[in-house]
Amino acid sequence: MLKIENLKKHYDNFFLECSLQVNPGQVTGLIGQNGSGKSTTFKAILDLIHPDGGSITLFGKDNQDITPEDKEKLGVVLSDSGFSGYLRIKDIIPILENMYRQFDSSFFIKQVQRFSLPMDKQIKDFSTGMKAKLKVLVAISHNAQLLILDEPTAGLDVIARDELLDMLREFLEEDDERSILISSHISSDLESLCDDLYMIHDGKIILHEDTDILLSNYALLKVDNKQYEALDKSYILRVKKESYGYSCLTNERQYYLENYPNITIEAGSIDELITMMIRGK
Ligand SMILES: Nc1ncnc2c1ncn2[C@@H]1O[C@H](COP(=O)(O)OP(=O)(O)OP(=O)(O)O)[C@@H](O)[C@H]1O
Repeated sequence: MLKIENLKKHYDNFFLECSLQVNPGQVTGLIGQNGSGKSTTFKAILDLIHPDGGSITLFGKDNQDITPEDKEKLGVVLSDSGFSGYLRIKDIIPILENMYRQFDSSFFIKQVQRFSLPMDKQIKDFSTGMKAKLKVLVAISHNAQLLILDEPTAGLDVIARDELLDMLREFLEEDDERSILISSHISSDLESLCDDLYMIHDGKIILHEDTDILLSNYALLKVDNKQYEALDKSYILRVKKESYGYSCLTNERQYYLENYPNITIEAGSIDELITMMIRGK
C-alpha cells in the first residue's frame, strides 16, 4: 500500500532518514516526540515537500506518478489542513461531491448527525473536537483505501478521542484491504488501534515492532546494583540509571522471567518503553 525507503530530508540541523511500510489491511502507527519528523514524513508521502533522497511508493507507484484517480483513494488529515473557517458543513458537501467521485453524502450526513456536528455553523466557531471529527469524517467518506492521519486526536478529550477511534475502526471493518498510517503522541490511542508501531526520534526510526509483540515480549527489569552486575545482558536493549539501581528494557521477557525469578519484571506501558528507547543508554 505504502512503502518509504531511505527517505531523506534536511532542514538546518534536522536530518530525517526513515523507511517504513504500510501493508494492505494494516494499521501502522508512527510515534514520536515534538519535532521528531512525523509531519515531515507525512508531507513527503503526499508530495508536499521535496525530499533530498529515497523513494516513496504509493499503491505500487512512485508517489510522483500517482494520478488524480489514485489521489481519490487517499483520505488525509494533516495538522494544518482543513476547510476555510467561513464555510459551514452544508457548504462543504457540494465541494466534496465535486472533489470525490465516490463521496458518500448520505453516509457523511448520517455521521455529522451522529457526532452532533452543526450543519449551519461556520467551521471557525467549531470546538477543537468538532474540527477534528469533521476532518476525519471527510477522510473516511469517499471510500479511500489508505488514510494518512497526522495527529488526528491532538487536543481531544478522552471521550472525543474514543469516538474518533471508533469512527476509524468502523471504517476498517467495511473492507479488509483498507489501511491507515496514523501518528500520535498518545500511545494508548495507537496501542489499541495499530497492528504495528514505528518509533521515530530525531528523524530516525529507532524501533519497529508488532504491537502485540511490544505488549507481550517487551518488559522492564528493575534491578539493584548487585542484581545488575549478575544479569545476563544479552537481551537488554536499553539501560537507565535509577535511584534504586537500574531499569533495563528487554524484548525477551520470558527469558528473564524463567532465569531470574527474584527480580522485578514489569510489562511496562508503551509510553514507558518509548521513554526507555529514547532516554536509556
Ligand atoms: N519548512 C521547514 N523549514 C525548516 N525546518 C522545518 C520545516 N519543517 C519542519 N522543520 C523542522 O523539522 C523538524 C521536524 O519537524 P516535524 O514537523 O516533522 O516534527 P513532528 O514530529 O511532526 O513534530 P510535532 O509533533 O511537534 O508536530 C523540526 O526540527 C522542524 O523545526
